[in-house]
Amino acid sequence: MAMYDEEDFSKGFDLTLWKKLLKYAKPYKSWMILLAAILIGSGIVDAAFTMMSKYAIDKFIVPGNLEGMDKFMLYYGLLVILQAVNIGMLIAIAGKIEMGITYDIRKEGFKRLQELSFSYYDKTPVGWIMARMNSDTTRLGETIAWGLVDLAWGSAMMVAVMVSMLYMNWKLALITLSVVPVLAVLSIFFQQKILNLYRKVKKINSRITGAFNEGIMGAKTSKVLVREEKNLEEFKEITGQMFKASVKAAVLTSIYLPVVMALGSIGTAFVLWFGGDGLVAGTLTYGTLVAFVAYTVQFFEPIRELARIFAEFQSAQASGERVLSMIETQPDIVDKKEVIRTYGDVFFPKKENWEDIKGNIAFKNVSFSYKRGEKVLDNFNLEVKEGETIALVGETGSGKSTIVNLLCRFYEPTEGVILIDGVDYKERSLVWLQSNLGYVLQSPHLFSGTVKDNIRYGKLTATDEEIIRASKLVNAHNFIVRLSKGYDTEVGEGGNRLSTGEKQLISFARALIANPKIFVLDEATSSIDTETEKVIQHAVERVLKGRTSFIIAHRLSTIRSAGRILVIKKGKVIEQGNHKELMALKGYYYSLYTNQFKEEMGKGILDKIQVI
Ligand SMILES: Nc1ncnc2c1ncn2[C@@H]1O[C@H](COP(=O)(O)OP(=O)(O)OP(=O)(O)O)[C@@H](O)[C@H]1O
Repeated sequence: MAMYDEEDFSKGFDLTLWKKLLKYAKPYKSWMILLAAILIGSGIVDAAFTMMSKYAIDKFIVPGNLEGMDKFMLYYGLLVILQAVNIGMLIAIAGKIEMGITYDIRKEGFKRLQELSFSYYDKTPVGWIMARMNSDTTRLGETIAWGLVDLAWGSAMMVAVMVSMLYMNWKLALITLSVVPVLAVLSIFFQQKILNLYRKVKKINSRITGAFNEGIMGAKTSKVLVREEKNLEEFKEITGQMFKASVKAAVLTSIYLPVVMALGSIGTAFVLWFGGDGLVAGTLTYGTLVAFVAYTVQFFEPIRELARIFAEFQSAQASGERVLSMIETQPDIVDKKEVIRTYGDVFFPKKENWEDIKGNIAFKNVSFSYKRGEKVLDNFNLEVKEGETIALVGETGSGKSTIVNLLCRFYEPTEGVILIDGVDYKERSLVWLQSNLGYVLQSPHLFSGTVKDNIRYGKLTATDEEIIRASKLVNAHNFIVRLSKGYDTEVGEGGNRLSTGEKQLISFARALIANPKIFVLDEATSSIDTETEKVIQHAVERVLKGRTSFIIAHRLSTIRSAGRILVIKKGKVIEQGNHKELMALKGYYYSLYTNQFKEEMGKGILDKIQVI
């Protein structure tokens, strides 16, 4: 299981990063201000409750005089209602902000994922991306909304409690609060350690998500290779590391929390000790003593919470760093400024760069490498006339897909240029090229939805009649109408309810309806039965008509009618011509063809091969 390790991010508080993240809270600014006001109010009301208890003890309970108690109860009741309304509102508003921020970050992340070039997906495992889009965005939304709620509420409450304590009896207040610095030092010490462990857990968690992803995607292959045991072992190894780090964090938390509670109790003990003295000496009322005990508890609760909130913020900072690292990744392939117009953040190609494509293509001295220093194509040259069909053949890894990937501008040449109708394609927009391109992959991808939806992806404005016409043209209509709901049959995730041949026919219909000027077909390698092969062959001929086409051919028997066959070896064209010419050459193509024929038909039939 190949792993993609998380980058190690900074450990301190990163102000620049938070500034960027708080940008996501900006659309909710007025809600946040309202929220802050409610929170400060509710912190003050909390402190006021204790003050009222003190008043009730000193005024009514100790003297045993209940006069005015009814009025007091009324005020108390009103305060309870006010606090209930406060809490209801703050949950609703914070929930709204949380969901809004998560949604906005996901939306931006998804937009960027759509813009990123193929090279990004070469380097970044799907599991890593999924973790960024799911758990990290959720954590950010949660922390920005609820973390700020807790922070504002905790701070407001502590200030209100401290002011009330100092107001009631400043000496006793200072004695009680003397444990705070000790608590602060201990909190910083423990939280740093716990946070580092959680960082480690998070890092391992990403690897686990990746492993899950590989395990699920490759479930069939694992079974066939009887790799389940090995996979399980590797999985146990990484989950084991996560277990150890999590347990360590839990142990530290289990030491930290009782220490905080003990310090809180010491604070209460100080109140009882020194406050008790004051009570005996008559310098302190019962009410004040009770209020001090309650305030001590109220004061330490947010401190404990604040430590947790800071830990959450730091962990959210790590999530933020990862999400932003994804959102801020610049696509390798972008349109030049001169070729696009912008409306808001939507790009459109400029009109003057939107000429109709004729389909003349030229590769001029093109070199390309996926990894620096490893050239896959070296000084590759090719001229293709409009309407020509080019078949690319060659052994696996020879560079056939690379040539069409460059043509489709999924990657750009490292050196040299690709001209379309005489113009370097970098001088035109990506949309211009790609909306004129049809690409049918070896294992075509269908989206969840109906057969009809999938064909319509080729041209969103297509009518049902156009869809049926295109399907008939590529011979897909017959099998589609035999499906349980015909054109309205659901194809399942990735089209998994259909066979490969059926998926190819649908993708031919999808390509045909888009009417692309340039068409690329990566022929299926999997053996399709002869009947389907004939149907597909027929569909291919229909689709190719009138377009410049590239076929990556795996079964050489299917390209005998191609206008020009390019034989590729190690990124170079070593032979070219039509089938007849290449067979007559008795070179590399001849040996590839005869070998394949031998495999397909058996040795005895070889003698019958004639150069047509
Ligand atoms: N995304 C990638 N990152 C790095 N190297 C790659 C990538 N894709 C292909 N290669 C390498 O480039 C070379 C050419 O690959 P390419 O896919 O173009 O060959 P191909 O002729 O299409 O092979 P096949 O018939 O098996 O599809 C190979 O050595 C391959 O390992």
